[in-house]
Formats: sequence, structure tokens, C-alpha cells
Amino acid sequence: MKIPCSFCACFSASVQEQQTKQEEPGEDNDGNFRIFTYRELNSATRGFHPSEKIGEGGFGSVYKGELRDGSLVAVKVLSIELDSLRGERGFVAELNTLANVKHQNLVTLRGCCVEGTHRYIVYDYMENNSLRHTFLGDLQIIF
Ligand SMILES: Nc1ncnc2c1ncn2[C@@H]1O[C@H](COP(=O)(O)OP(=O)(O)OP(=O)(O)O)[C@@H](O)[C@H]1O
Repeated sequence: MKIPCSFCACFSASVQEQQTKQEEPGEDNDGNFRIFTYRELNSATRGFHPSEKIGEGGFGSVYKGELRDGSLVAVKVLSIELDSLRGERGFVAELNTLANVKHQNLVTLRGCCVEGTHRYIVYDYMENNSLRHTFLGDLQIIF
């Protein structure tokens, strides 16, 4: 029998609690990290429409989305399902790290969504220019 780590247990309980008490949109979890509903992300990305796809990473596809409040987000759809130990570990490790690390050069983790065995991670959307300016800004400091 697999025993979940304390973070998994807390996270799972938090998600279930959020999902039972909310419909749409998701509420703030602790003011920063937020549990999104699948419906909200589905709506934000226009049903994960191919035209909204902005990239492909090692863990899955990334879609641009617009939340109801007008803010833009990047939604990473993990291609590895929770049944996979590697997927679960990667998901928990990424959230556990990013939710606690704040830096001007790191894209902000907005929250996540759990839908069945599927997992979604939501970040602030960064325009190419934002990333380029941040990078060039660092280079100017270095040189
Ligand atoms: N917050 C974001 N804002 C805008 N575009 C993003 C954002 N996050 C990811 N992308 C786009 O999606 C692509 C894939 O990103 P993703 O983080 O999934 O893969 P990666 O950078 O290769 O890292 P890894 O595979 O290790 O997770 C990026 O190259 C970028 O074009």
C-alpha cells in the first residue's frame, strides 16, 4: 500500500475541500497559491484550443489563457498522469518548490488544478518581451 507524504495528503485534502465548497471560479487558497477549477481553466484557454498552445515542455503542453478578471496565465497541462510515480513526484516537487520561492526573475506560480488523474499548473503569463527584458537586465548587471 502506498502511503502519501504529508504534502500529498495536505494537498489532496486541500483540493478536495476546495472542490466541494466551490463551483467557479476557484477561491484564493492562502492569498497567493490558488486551486483552480477545471471549468475555469477550460474556459480561460477556450477549451485548450490548439491556437492557444504556446509551448511544449518536458512535462506537457502549455496554453495561454485569460481568467475572468482579465489576467493572462500560462496553463501547463501535465502529460504524465498521477498513476505514474514519476508524474506525481514531479508535480508535487514543482509545486512544493515554486509555491514557496519568490524571485523577480522567476515566473509566479498562480496555482493548480486537479481533474481526475490529470494535473494542471497555472503561472503568470510572460510575454516574450518581459522574459527578454528580464534576461537582458541581468546581463547588464553581470557585465
Ligand atoms: N509562464 C509562461 N508564460 C509564457 N510562456 C510560457 C510560460 N511557461 C511556459 N511557456 C512557454 O511554454 C514553453 C514550454 O515551457 P515548459 O516550462 O513546459 O518547458 P521547459 O521550459 O522546457 O521546462 P521543463 O520541460 O523542464 O518543464 C516555453 O518554452 C515557453 O515558450
